[in-house]
Amino acid sequence: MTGTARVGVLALQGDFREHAAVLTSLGADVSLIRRPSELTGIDGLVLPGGESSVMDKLARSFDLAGPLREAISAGLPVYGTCAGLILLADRILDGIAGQQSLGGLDVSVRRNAFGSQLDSFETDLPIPILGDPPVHAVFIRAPAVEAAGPAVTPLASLPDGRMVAVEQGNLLGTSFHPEVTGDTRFHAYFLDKVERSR
Ligand SMILES: NC(=O)CC[C@H](N)C(=O)O
Repeated sequence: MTGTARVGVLALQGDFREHAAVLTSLGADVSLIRRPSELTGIDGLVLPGGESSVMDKLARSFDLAGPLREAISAGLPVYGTCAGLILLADRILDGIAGQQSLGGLDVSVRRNAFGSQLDSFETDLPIPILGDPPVHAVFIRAPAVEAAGPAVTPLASLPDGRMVAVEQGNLLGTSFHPEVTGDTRFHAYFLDKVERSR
């Protein structure tokens, strides 16, 4: 297909503006998604960081959760960061009462996985698919992937073995926030996935 890739950013809550700015800087045609009709015609979707339980409630009350699930299972490329990764997880550990996810990624994700040890931290993560240098990863009340099914490829793990970047088919998720560091490699990797699926 020709033309610029059209990438939606879920804009119910959280740091959607930062994602929109990075994607725009990489040449994508970005639109903010708040209602089901806005999903029509997009080639990819980003689920931002923020608070997953709030995004879950808003997505359900705006009748977006069903259409988002359908788009994910139809193969739309989706990249979730932090709260967005929680939304993509098939299983949430330590969710609030009644919290639902959209699902799609065959993983168990623990919310606020570093909470009792440290709330937020930064570290340099080697990520082989992105090459050198390591990615400077910013974790903010971040989740971690504690278990993953066979279709999931871990892209990065912490020294304790917990996964913090994963990929499964059309889906990509990171516990951390590449949209706040100026390192655009994760978004470029995602846009490549989007281009390949058009
Ligand atoms: N920076 C973030 O996205 C934090 C995620 C948040 N702790 C949640 O549960 O959704």
